[in-house]
Amino acid sequence: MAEIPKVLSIAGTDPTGGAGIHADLKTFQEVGAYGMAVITSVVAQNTVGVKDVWHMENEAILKQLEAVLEDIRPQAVKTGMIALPSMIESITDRLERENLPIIVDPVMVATSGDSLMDKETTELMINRLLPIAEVVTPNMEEAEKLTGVNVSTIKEAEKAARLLVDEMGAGAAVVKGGHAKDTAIDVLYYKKEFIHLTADRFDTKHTHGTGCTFSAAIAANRAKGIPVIKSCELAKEFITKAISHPLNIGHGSGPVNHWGRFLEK
Ligand SMILES: Nc1ncnc2c1ncn2[C@@H]1O[C@H](COP(=O)(O)OP(=O)(O)O)[C@@H](O)[C@H]1O
Ligand SMILES: Cc1ncc(COP(=O)(O)O)c(N)n1
Repeated sequence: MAEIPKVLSIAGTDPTGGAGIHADLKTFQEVGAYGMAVITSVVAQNTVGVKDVWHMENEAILKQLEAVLEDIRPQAVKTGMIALPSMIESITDRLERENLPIIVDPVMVATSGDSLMDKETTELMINRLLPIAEVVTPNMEEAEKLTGVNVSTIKEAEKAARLLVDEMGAGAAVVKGGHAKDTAIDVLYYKKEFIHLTADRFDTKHTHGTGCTFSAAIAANRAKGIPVIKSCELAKEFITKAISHPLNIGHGSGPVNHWGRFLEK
């Protein structure tokens, strides 16, 4: 029997189920991989905003990670919210010992606009986590913070993506265009080539969890053994369907529909 695809998320929580670990697990399930999760921070948030955050101690994070790795080894890992420098250090130290595709979603701010990452953490993310990332998936603002390149056009997204890979050591970069005005084009740079992941742009405020869902879908596809470019293309199709069938729930920026691909428009 073929090996069951298994995928691990290392991220924060969202009790309303739209972003973070919760979005990741739903996505893993929908994409067809067995999902597992290590919690970095417990976040009291909803579709309107972040109310409070409790960070796990490094020991708690490492023991969760060890419990997974010694028992059910994933074929791919995704990281999301890692808020503190010490968390980046411990998680990277442990992951460096494994030979696994790591999809890094450099979560810095929630869709609501609230910050989810300490400033110094960005430096460490650049120095420690990026070099072991197989794919890094910043949105335009995160790409700017990571590379220093102003990102508002496709050409600028290409410049940032190239820097993330050629200079900063990631295997591939997808600079997501979800915050652009009229388009939803994500720029993938891999093995010296640019690929534009294009889709219709939907005029909706319900985009809570789009970045989490997209990177989780890439990780689940990688766990299934699908190559990098195809994994990103399939993830783009998945997130587009999840956005195009809104659930219309929540008082703010509502969650995407993780079973959207089963619904006919
Ligand atoms: N309104 C939209 N219409 C279509 N696709 C979107 C829309 N908003 C976001 N996306 C897509 O969702 C994914 C996540 O992008 P983005 O929202 O930029 O990330 P983040 O949640 O990290 O800010 C990308 O593939 C992006 O193109
Ligand atoms: C715990 C956690 N992680 C990430 C996000 C960002 O979500 P988005 O996918 O909308 O950028 C979030 N709101 N909460």
